Amino acid sequence: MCKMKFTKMHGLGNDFIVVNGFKEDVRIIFKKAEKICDRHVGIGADGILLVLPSDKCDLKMRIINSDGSEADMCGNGIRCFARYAFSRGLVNKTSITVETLAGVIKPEIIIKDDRIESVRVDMGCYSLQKKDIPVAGNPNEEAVDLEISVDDRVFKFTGVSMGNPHCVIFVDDVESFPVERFGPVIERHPLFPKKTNVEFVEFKGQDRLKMRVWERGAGLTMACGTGACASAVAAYKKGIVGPKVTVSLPGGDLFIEIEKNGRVYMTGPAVEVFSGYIDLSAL
Ligand SMILES: N[C@@H](CCC[C@H](N)C(=O)O)C(=O)O
Repeated sequence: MCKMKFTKMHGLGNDFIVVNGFKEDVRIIFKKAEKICDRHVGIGADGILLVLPSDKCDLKMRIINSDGSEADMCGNGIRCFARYAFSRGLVNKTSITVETLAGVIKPEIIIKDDRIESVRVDMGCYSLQKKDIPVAGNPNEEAVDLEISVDDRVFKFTGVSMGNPHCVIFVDDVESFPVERFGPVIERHPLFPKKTNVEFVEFKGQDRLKMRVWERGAGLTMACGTGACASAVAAYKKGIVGPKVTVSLPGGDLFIEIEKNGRVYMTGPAVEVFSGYIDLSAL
């Protein structure tokens, strides 16, 4: 028997298994991630968040997608991570620094009437440079308003790095758009050497976007925090929205702020659902 303690959390329905890496064996989790995330034979989740010690920050977060691949950053995940760390006493302050593969990310827990209301995250700066995303082609060009051919269709997209890769495509009606048909093909398109998350976005007004997402390594999810930031950045660059944007996702709303220097802030909820033990030797 190989028992592992976990906590199930979500941010707008984008759900995670949070594991305390101070206590659990991280190597087995990497090996069995796909099965742990499986909704039939495992706990079920879009990904796993590992809470780890860091030499340069308060804590370190590693993110494993439900297909077992490792991601550089996770917007909904970092809010859950911050809530978990604060409520378990792993940090004793509301503003924390977290080491990720995408650099240092700074979540701030917002407390109202003695309860955690939301988490506001300094997500660092976006990049539109092909080399940072990455997008194939001249590494020093911006990936703005490019074309991508998929089957018989040609879409205009903007590539954005929020530490992880995003391909943002504006559509007229996101509700009826076949995300499951085009998402997986674009995720693995040769234009994206490290694959990509794909956001389909509808303009709803100068401060509002509606978005559905196909995530790299996880497929259709109810929300994507870095994807919401990337969509707001792409729309801001197009000049169709201002620097403060509410992004509506199937799981709810995220509030995004973009500073002139390229720094992006994201605010939204983080919810703890339950904790339990899983026998990893059974997987
Ligand atoms: N759902 C996350 C993003 C998780 C990682 C992503 N699938 C990737 O591989 O980059 C978010 O809320 O940002």
